[in-house]
Amino acid sequence: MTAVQEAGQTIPGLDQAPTAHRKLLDWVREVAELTTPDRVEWVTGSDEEWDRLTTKLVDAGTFVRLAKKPNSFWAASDPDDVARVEERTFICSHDEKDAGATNNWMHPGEMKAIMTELYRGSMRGRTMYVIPFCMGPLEAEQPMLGVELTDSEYVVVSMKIMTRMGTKALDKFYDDQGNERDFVQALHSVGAPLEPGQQDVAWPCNTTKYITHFPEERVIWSYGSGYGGNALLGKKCYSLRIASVMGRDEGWLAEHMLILKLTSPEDKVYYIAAAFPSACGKTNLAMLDPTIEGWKVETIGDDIAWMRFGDDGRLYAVNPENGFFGVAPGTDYHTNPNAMRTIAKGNSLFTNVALTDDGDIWWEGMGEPPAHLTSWKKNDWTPESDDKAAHPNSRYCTPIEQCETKAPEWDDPKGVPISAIFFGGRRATTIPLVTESRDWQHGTFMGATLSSETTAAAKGKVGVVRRDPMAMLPFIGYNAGDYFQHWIDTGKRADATKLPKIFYVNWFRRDEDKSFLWPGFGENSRVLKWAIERLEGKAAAKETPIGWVPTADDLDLEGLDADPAKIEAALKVDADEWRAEIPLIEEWFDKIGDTVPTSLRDELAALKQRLG
Ligand SMILES: Nc1nc2c(ncn2[C@@H]2O[C@H](COP(=O)(O)OP(=O)(O)OP(=O)(O)O)[C@@H](O)[C@H]2O)c(=O)[nH]1
Ligand SMILES: O=C([O-])CC(=O)C(=O)O
Ligand SMILES: [Mn+2]
Repeated sequence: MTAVQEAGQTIPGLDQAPTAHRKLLDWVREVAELTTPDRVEWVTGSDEEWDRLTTKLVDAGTFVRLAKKPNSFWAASDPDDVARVEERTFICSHDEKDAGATNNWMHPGEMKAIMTELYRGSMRGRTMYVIPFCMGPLEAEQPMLGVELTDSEYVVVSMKIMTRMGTKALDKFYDDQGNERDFVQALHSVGAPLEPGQQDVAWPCNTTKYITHFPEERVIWSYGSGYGGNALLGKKCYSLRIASVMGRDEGWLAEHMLILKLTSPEDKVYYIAAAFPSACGKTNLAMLDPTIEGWKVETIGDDIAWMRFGDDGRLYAVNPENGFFGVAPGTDYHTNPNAMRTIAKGNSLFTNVALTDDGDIWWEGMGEPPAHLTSWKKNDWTPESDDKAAHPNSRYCTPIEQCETKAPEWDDPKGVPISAIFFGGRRATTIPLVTESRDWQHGTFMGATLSSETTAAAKGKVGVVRRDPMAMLPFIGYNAGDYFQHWIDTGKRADATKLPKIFYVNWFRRDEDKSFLWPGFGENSRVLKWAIERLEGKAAAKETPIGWVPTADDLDLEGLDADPAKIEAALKVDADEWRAEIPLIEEWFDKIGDTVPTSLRDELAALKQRLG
């Protein structure tokens, strides 16, 4: 027995497991012996635990308790740990081709060798928390289980908001026959061991970062970051990258989509799923406050949808999450009153926003700033300061349960039947406000060629147009061409009349003076209404080379205070702009290579021909 193993046996807490689950116990021991934390703690998810850990985070300087919001905390991250790190995100399938051209790849053996050395002793001086969690309802026929091992208290309390976790999740680790259920192994370390007596920093992390997935084993290894999608491993890592591979293998879809419930003035109910890239409007649409009479929107989810066919042949969507991890800047009582009301109830975490002197939060877009703030960089800030007070990717983390507009069925294990799917991106030109696809294959082509300007949600340059298929570019856990084929196959498995109709939207088209042509936010309800009326065969549209597009007359614009010329411009299908788009799509398909389905190449050829 090696010295490390001997030390591991004495790690306090390791043997206090509240379960006999063999796979879990063996794995926890193995990781504890490798990472050598001072102690192991089995997370229960209790309120007492929340109070103890948030107090610990306040004492450590990671959190400031907010005087103005009950049970809520402000955190400022390391200035270099503020967003997902796509360059450092890997899909480690055995065959490089299975990761495809859109993912970083390394052989699993090679990656494990590198990361094992990084993990060796990486939790020294810290507590390793064992967080059992469940993505999606606990009452699901097949609860989607995971365990995150982490040395970050910030991760534990964030996971309490974002997932169903602790004892209630651990209870699901055996089925009704008493057999062990399998789970996704998610290992996380901030990579900042402490020597005896060493003072901790407020936001421990490491300049070396790896966000690694072993899709064939359903395993996630994350190292070096404490932030958002890098560290809360139930979110993008499990529910999108690993789940997309599960979905491919088992015949379902894991998508970067909000889910909303729309009720018409006649009380007819429709469920809509919408995929927009990070920081492109999912949370806002999911909580939309309609500006048109008699229509109501309720929220099911704001970021991720898992969709499977029900017995009736319709596609049902479930939100795997339990909270919102929303972009703070731009959120206020005018743009997203429901988010504001949700966070006002407290029980929320705020990361990289600004802190007011009286213990509240502030960010750009939230009205007049106070005369003095503490910025996300922990500097004094006044309205004269040049820097932003809040980081553009600063976030609120808040329970869905508190959202007044949550639909009562938001956590129904059956999910909700989807009538329409929207794909959308952030494009200053070319893409009209809304386009209806001709059929599923054409809609899949729209999704596969979706493009968007990059945002602050990922590290790197902002505002660069890139292809972001189905808003999943950073999240497809396998070959993107195979993923497109999976979408095509999904359509073929269903009765076409029961499939959701696919639309392509763009809230972000701009005028020459760079202002938005479409007012957006609550006014997007007008586009939802048109889409639903298309399903019902009630609204008109014009056939164009790119699909069915409404004229201004086809949209309900009653009471909209907007310049008609701008609305026209937002709806315009400009053949020249589209002709310029074709080579970019060709380049994109060529990049993915021979896995691009022939049917999508055919769609491209047909589009080219229609554009002349
Ligand atoms: N102009 C305009 N901006 C919008 C609209 N909807 C959202 N935004 C802005 O887009 C930014 C991101 O919006 P979110 O709804 O948080 O985006 P998201 O897709 O949920 O982002 P992630 O949580 O990163 O996946 C915010 O600054 C919003 O104010 C819209 O309809 N029009
Ligand atoms: O994953 C994150 O860090 C935040 C998020 O929702 C996104 O980037 O889409
Ligand atoms: Mn969001």
